Amino acid sequence: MEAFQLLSRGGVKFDKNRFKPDVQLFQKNGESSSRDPKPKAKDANSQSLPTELDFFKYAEGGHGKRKASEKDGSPGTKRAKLDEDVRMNSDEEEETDGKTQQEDSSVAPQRHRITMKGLNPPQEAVTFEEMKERYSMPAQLYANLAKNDYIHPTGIQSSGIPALLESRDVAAISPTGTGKTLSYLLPIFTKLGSPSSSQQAQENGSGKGVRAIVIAPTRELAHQIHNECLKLAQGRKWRIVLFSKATASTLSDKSIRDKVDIIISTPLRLVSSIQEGSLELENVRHLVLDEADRLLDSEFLEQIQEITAACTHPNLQKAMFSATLPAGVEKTAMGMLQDPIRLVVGLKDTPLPLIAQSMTYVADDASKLPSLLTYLAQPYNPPVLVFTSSQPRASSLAEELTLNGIRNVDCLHAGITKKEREDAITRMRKGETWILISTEVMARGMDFKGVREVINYDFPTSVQSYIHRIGRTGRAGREGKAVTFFTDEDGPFLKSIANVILQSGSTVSDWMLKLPKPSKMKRRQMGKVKRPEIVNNARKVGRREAVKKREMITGSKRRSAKGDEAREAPPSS
Ligand SMILES: Nc1ncnc2c1ncn2[C@@H]1O[C@H](COP(=O)(O)OP(=O)(O)OP(=O)(O)O)[C@@H](O)[C@H]1O
Repeated sequence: MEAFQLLSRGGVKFDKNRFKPDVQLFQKNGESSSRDPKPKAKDANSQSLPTELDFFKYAEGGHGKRKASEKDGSPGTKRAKLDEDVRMNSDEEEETDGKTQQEDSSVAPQRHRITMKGLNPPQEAVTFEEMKERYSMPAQLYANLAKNDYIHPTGIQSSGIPALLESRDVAAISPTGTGKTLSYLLPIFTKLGSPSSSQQAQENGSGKGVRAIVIAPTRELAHQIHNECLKLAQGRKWRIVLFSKATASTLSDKSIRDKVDIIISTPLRLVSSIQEGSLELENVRHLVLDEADRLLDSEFLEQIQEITAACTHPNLQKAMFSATLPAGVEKTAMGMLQDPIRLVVGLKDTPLPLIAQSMTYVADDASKLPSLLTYLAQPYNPPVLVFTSSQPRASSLAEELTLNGIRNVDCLHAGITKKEREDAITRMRKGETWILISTEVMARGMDFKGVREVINYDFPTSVQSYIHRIGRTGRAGREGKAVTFFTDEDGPFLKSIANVILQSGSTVSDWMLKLPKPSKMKRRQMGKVKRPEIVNNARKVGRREAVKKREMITGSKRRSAKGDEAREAPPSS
């Protein structure tokens, strides 16, 4: 059966039995992904995935090369056409798999569908034990993997870790929630070997000053990566610093900063210290950009270039990781790497089929709040992450939901204090928050394992933004659900998102796919419509009236107080 028909007939189901080995990678001791008694995201039909959407078939030893609809015997032309649409839609200019594999001696590891480009690509390692043996991974580090429930490597880990351990520069693109963090942290710890304060490191010529740097676009993500580092560092005295105003000030003492092993930071913070002359990076041997496409966009590029220029060690290794890498940014990335290995897990710029995606028409902005309230009146799977397009809208929506009796609503965006942001994250991690309203700041990298549903209250600003936002669910092998509200104004951009949804195995209406493809210029306008700061206009009127009433009462009180004073005052005063 043709994949296109199969999908348009009412969706696909992620067949967990068939893909058991990969799903089990993420499940602790037989833990089921249906922990919650409430109903889960419902699959539209019980078909298994068509071949080309089947990332996990490689778990059964299949060949990694994608061929249109081999299994169901369809000609695959529409599928190929569709792939082409999606690639264009996401600024993708990837060569066909066939060409790639012939020309670049790519390897297709058996367990996952991975495309590897580059000269002499390293052999994948299917177990952590194999990595330990092949690359002399320190015993304590190896033990920490199991301690933290990292039993089997994921696809990106099987290929990415060997590439980094063989001292190659790497550009890696792997879907959200597939374990990219461990893919770059494990090689850093293995290569550094011992904390620089140790005798062993001194003997091995570790030099003075920080040896590895990981850069992330947001404070929250940097914090999360720091926590992952601490898991791997257990049992040894690594000095790992989450760079902040306070830690930067402590490190202004050279004798302290000379003993630091790893720094995790946002770009601006690091650049400030470099410019002040209070941080030297000439001993850095590992530089990682997490969410590389974000870090290489115009907002951060200059800062990244400044950091890179400061890392002057002759053996500097650079690695870039993300779930998305649009063609233009990829060119910049590749230009910064030397003799790189380029790794793509699954289809580039495509979410995992674990996320059941859908789009809901809500006519106009005013109709969104009632639609969300209707949605939340049905059983839903907390915690839910809701994305809005601006900070005031996030705050306003959180307020509205609370006023409408929805419990445990929280809000997180860059407009609140650092302490408020940290508290919101803690509440979310503890499971105290059922609905978290946020902005793009939470779209990338954040790993709340339990997020069951993502709602795009406001339309995403790009295909990449869509992929990262919905990627907050369906993590570590769990299922998730993503709903995107769209208004008439979002109409011109529907096709871009509809193609991504189709590509990853969820159902979309035929009419969406038949919409004209927006031009590149037009796509830049995606999600950037002007929206009111307050999500409930009626409340605005009510608020205005309340303020007016309050002012009238205050004025009248003031006047009567004046009258009283005049009456009480003696005639002579
Ligand atoms: N080998 C493994 N076995 C089990 N769980 C793992 C493994 N590797 C990573 N995980 C878990 O999977 C989750 C997702 O990992 P991570 O945050 O690194 O994903 P990611 O690919 O970086 O996602 P994003 O693109 O959203 O940043 C984490 O909770 C992590 O602990």
